[in-house]
Amino acid sequence: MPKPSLDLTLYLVTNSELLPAGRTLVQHVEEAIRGGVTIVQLREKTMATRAFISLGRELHNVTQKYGVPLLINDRIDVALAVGCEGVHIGWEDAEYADARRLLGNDKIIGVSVSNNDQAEEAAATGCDYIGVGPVFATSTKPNHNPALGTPGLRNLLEFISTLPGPTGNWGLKVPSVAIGGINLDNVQRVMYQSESLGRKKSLSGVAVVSAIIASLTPEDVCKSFVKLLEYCENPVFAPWQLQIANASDFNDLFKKIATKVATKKPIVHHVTNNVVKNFSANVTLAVGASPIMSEDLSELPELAAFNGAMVLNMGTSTKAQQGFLLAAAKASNAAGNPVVFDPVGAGATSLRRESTALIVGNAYCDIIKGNESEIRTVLGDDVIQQRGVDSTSTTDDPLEKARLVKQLARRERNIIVMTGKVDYVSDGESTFELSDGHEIQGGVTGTGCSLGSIIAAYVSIHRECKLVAVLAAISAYNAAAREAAEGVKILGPGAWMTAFLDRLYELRTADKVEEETWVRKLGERVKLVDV
Ligand SMILES: Nc1ncnc2c1ncn2[C@@H]1O[C@H](COP(=O)(O)OP(=O)(O)OP(=O)(O)O)[C@@H](O)[C@H]1O
Ligand SMILES: Cc1ncsc1CCO
Repeated sequence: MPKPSLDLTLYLVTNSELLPAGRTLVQHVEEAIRGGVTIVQLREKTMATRAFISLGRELHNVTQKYGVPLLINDRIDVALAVGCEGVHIGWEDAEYADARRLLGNDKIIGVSVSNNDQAEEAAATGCDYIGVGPVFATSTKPNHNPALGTPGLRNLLEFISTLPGPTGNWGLKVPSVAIGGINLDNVQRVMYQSESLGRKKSLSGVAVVSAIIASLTPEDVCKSFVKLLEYCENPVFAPWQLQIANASDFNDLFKKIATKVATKKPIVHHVTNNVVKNFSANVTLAVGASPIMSEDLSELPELAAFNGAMVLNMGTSTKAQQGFLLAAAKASNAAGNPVVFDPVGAGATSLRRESTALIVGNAYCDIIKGNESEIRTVLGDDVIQQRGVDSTSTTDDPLEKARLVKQLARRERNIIVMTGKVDYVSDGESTFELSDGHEIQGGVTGTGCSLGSIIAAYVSIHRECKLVAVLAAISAYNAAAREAAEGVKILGPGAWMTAFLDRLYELRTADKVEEETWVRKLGERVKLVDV
């Protein structure tokens, strides 16, 4: 019999002790498979052998019905008795060579890897897949190796990708699944942020224990995992070149996106500062999206269920609201809704530095948008002392600015927007410079904050290439700003704001605009920077 094919996308590891009262493991696993689990590992650390084999047989009947492989944790004897598809072995379990000899070449054998030494040993075995972790600290394995975090996971995958193993490119090819504390609100962060820098190696999937086993609705939870994992198939480095027929002409694409926003009317949940709420709501409405401002914990899941996007702006947030900011980001992450994080004044005070680190370190922000001081602070530049919310720009060198956004985007595996006289945008691979705006924007409060609103609206309806959506949003926003400034009789902030909202409103019909207007030239000032 050939070795069963291996799909590690959603790997369920059981733990009967975590089952909700009144549920059997077999029933629970069957529901999880119906929800999308692609492989099951039966893990029973304390069960007597006879009961273990009996449970294994019962479970195997179910997994076979769905064509899903069943592996047994550690116990080669149990796997042989059950006749299932293989085993998973840890570092205190049997040796790989013994497992292979006993099971033969047709069975799947996976090995746990927590550090570089173990990776080297696993490579020497040439095992079929590796379970890499723990990514986060978890109560299901309290005495386990230290948590890697997503940067540690990425470094380990990077190292694994270089290991030749028995086939010369084993490390590059070996399927790998991340394990340890993975749940709905961190799965996207794990998938995106673990991709190794040279894009040499990315995860094949995630292994989940308690988020599925302890749930009362395993089928629904698994369906949510599958949806989030599908979103991750849209890479951060999406090939924007494929989106446009001619790489120097973004106009038509941007017009289409502007119209799509007005047609789809995505909900943009704002957790934003008290200064800009009204302006941001009006900007959101003007482009045809639907704003809602809400700062209550109990509303987060229901608002996230609208599948729009979130603007997370810490402009006036207090120490007491720090936990709420993180919960808001996590609720969006769990629903797969894009998060635009605006670390307003990040370099101004210690509270703001702390809030920034909390959010960036514990949630996935699809886009981080800020002025130069804010972006430098997110990068970890302690020397920055921002004066309030304004940028104390430190470089005039456009290439340095471009390098800064690229560096941060590569670290966070997301899209970075740095605003100013010229805006810089990077997905870590391609970096763009946009010089569309008008200087009056610098003199009106909230023009940076409400840029976050249009970015959120655009990204939520154009997830397939977030970079293009961000470029479209900035282009539309700044073109409307410039057009408004040039169109008013006496240019002052008051007249400009009204004209600006009107110009944004015009964008709703962008795809119908035929004549030579500013709307036809939305993408004209987007320039690719070579850094
Ligand atoms: N001097 C300028 N010339 C042209 N455009 C500008 C200028 N200053 C700012 N902008 C534009 O204004 C928008 C906001 O950028 P800015 O850097 O002022 O944000 P911010 O400091 O976060 O603002 P706020 O905190 O008031 O919301 C961007 O779209 C940017 O292109
Ligand atoms: C002025 C100000 N203070 C906190 S947030 C904010 C709005 C612009 O960032």
